[in-house]
Amino acid sequence: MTQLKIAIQNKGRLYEDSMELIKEAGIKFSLGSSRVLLASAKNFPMDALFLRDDDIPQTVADGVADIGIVGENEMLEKKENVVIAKRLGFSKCRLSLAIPKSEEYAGVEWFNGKKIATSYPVILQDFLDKHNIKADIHVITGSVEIAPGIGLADAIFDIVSSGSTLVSNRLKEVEVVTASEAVLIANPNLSEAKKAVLEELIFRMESVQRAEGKKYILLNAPNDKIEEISAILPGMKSPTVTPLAESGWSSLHSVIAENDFWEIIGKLKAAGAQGILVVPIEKMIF
Ligand SMILES: Nc1ncnc2c1ncn2[C@@H]1O[C@H](COP(=O)(O)OP(=O)(O)OP(=O)(O)O)[C@@H](O)[C@H]1O
Ligand SMILES: O=P(O)(O)OC[C@H]1O[C@H](OP(=O)(O)OP(=O)(O)O)[C@H](O)[C@@H]1O
Ligand SMILES: [Mg+2]
Repeated sequence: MTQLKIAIQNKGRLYEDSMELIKEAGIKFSLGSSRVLLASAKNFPMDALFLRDDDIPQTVADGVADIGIVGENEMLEKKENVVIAKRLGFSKCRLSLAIPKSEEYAGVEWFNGKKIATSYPVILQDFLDKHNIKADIHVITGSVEIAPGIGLADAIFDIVSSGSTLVSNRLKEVEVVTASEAVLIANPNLSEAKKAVLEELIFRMESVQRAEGKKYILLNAPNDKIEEISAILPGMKSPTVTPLAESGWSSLHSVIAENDFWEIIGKLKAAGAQGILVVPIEKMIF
């Protein structure tokens, strides 16, 4: 059987969510307590390599791993020959330029002749070239946000999520250069056998992710209210309607988005629904 090799960040922000997604896809690794660098799945033709995220794009491009989970930012920075097999929707952030809060900012020209600290020189250089800006890029691998405060640079280009790191370093975000999320990348020349394993993996991941934020709802309704209540329930198709033992009443089943939950419940009660039950969904297969 062909083994698909997946590269996963060995520690750091992507590790937990990557392992969680794989686990929810029903793939089991016994990692034990010690830090392993390579592990084989017990019930799926897959081996995992645990690497620094910076090394993942090249490892996949070289074919040492077949696929990998990495931040889009890291993929864009490394410019390796890999393709996105699936966007994963976690570790969402953006790469932005930020300058000291006290500076006046009228536009990108501000950066002409300035020194910018970053861990993403390639993405930054592309942005500066596109805007005809000549600036000095100073590469540092961490704690980028403190660079202006200690006189190492005039500005920074780094990951922003909540913005609190910027605030605590008296910086303000002035240009959003690109958005990023975790992506499943793949070597573009996988064998047919490996492609088949990858497709099964993606199918499972999609079934898990489709169910996220969704709830299964069951309720009882008088028969003359079924139509009105069905219109409130935006189910996968139409709701399932089953007659109850008590005549004149039916049970309705459907799927709702968690975000719409309270609004929908209110409307359902007003329309005469009773015995409303809301239960979690583990996976959704279409
Ligand atoms: N604050 C954040 N919010 C959301 N996503 C983030 C945030 N910080 C980083 N990320 C995403 O998670 C990825 C991994 O971040 P992490 O900090 O673990 O890596 P790193 O700084 O490259 O680690 P290392 O120092 O080990 O190389 C980043 O490349 C980015 O895509
Ligand atoms: O906008 P915020 O929500 O503040 O997030 C942005 C910060 O998060 C990341 O650092 P991380 O927390 O991973 O620290 P590290 O890079 O020092 O590990 C990133 O390098 C930024 O510094
Ligand atoms: Mg970090």
